[in-house]
Amino acid sequence: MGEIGDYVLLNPAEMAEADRLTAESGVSYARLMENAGTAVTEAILERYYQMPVLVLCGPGNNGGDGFVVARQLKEKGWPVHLVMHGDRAKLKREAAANADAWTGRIEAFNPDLVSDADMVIDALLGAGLDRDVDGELKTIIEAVNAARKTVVAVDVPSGVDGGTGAVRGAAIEATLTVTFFRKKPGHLLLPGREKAGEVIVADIGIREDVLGPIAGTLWENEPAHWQLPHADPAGHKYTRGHCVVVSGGPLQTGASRLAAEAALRSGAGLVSLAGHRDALMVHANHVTSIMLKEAPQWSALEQVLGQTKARSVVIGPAAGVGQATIENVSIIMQSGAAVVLDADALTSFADAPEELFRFIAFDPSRPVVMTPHTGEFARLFGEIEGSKVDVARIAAARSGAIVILKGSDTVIAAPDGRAFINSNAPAILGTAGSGDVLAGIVGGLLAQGMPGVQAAAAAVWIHGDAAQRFGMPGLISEDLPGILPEVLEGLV
Ligand SMILES: NC(=O)C1=CN([C@@H]2O[C@H](COP(=O)(O)OP(=O)(O)OC[C@H]3O[C@@H](n4cnc5c(N)ncnc54)[C@H](O)[C@@H]3O)[C@@H](O)[C@H]2O)[C@@H](O)CC1
Ligand SMILES: Nc1ncnc2c1ncn2[C@@H]1O[C@H](COP(=O)(O)OP(=O)(O)O)[C@@H](O)[C@H]1O
Ligand SMILES: [K+]
Repeated sequence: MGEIGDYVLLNPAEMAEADRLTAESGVSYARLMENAGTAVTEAILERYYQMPVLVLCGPGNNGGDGFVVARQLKEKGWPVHLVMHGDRAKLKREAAANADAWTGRIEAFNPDLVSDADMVIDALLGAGLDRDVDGELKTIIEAVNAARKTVVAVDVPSGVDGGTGAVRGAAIEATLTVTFFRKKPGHLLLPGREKAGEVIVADIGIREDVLGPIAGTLWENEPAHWQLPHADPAGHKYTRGHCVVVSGGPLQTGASRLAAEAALRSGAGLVSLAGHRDALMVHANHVTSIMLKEAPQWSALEQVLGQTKARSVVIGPAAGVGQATIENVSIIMQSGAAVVLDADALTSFADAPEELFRFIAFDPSRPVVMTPHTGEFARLFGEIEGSKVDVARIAAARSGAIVILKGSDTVIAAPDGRAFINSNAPAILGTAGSGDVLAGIVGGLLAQGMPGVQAAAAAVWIHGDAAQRFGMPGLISEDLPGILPEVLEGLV
């Protein structure tokens, strides 16, 4: 397991600052570019045998890196063709110097060059992408993608915005991307993640201490960020916390049961399902260690929360959209317990999101975690401009809740601006009820007293790891709680 700082994600402006601070401390840009090119060359030599290669260089320093790679591969005896997009005479400083050091020809683009190569090095555009790709550049990118060669991208696949993961007009589909110092958000956010292929991070001599002044607040979600609660030998089920999950009606019990099972498997000392007697009768046919508490309406729920001394409450999975859920949320928010708001608990406030945000603000001392998918998110927050990280951060700040904005690139954002991008979830996790399991894991960790942001980030990672461990098609949500012990053991 690495250190937290290993997983910080730097946007292009932060990366430029890291370069600048390093240069200030005496490492020249020329040295950084040489190291960057060398890192790409080494990654290629470690993975591939010699083959005909086409290096595509763009008009900036990304192109400069490309000239370094071309020179080094040629020195190793590789057959190298090189195309430059843009005006050679306009290259600046280190990029111009590396173009001068290139002893081969600089050729005009022609699709045959792509067909004749087995590998393409994409050094067209990197962190300097500032507008949509069009014209010849777009033609080149489309020709490379259509040819389905091994493609190694320098820093980011050209056309992918390193800060947001957006594709600007067109983007290279890489087999391997070699980036420098730290990953960029665009390597993890869709659609950039799908364009990048395997991503490796190379050390090019940028000093670690430059991270201090940059003080990033965005990380890849990794176990280094959180500490799971451990069972105190002197503790007992009550010290490990009680999680109450609000049930749906008799024909909608499955979702809350999945959440309750996940909460118990995540280490909550006790878990209760609370709801109408009719619904509890259905649960009774399925659960053993989970308790059933009658709570037909908000006043009874208030009593249950008091009697159980609930330390966390999960509400939303098939809870029903409407006034009853709004009343239940209201009472839960005043109970002092940590809260997970999912699915119907979010949709119930679609017409009055400010009311929900007022409930959240009622007691800032207890964490509230909300787990919307994009549809639920839009109902509550409308359309927000920006990357998925921007959007989740704005929602967290506006609502006062920790927001888990789900998807294969789930983002976890806190009201104070800290955010994480999760990258370990396989596509098989997109199955009915898997979000209910996630809500339950968050609830189970909160019941054990884990701080809200940590519980949210850990739950998302654990959820993804469980699906990875299942590892094959056919995963259903019921499988997930049973895999949690294995995941948790791997984290101890
Ligand atoms: N800054 C540094 O110290 C280092 C930077 N390195 C490399 O430098 C790259 C960043 O270099 P630059 O800032 O020069 O940026 P780029 O090389 O990404 O490109 C900038 C140039 O591309 C043009 N451009 C931007 N979007 C375009 C579009 N859609 N269509 C056509 N042209 C477009 C810009 O006008 C500018 O001329 C990094 O990605 C990395 O590969 C490495 O050499 C390591 C050291
Ligand atoms: N393609 C995917 N890759 C990885 N994880 C996914 C993918 N699609 C969905 N998920 C995850 O599966 C879960 C689905 O939750 P949700 O949409 O609420 O479904 P449900 O309501 O059926 O439980 C979320 O945690 C989401 O991040
Ligand atoms: K590139």
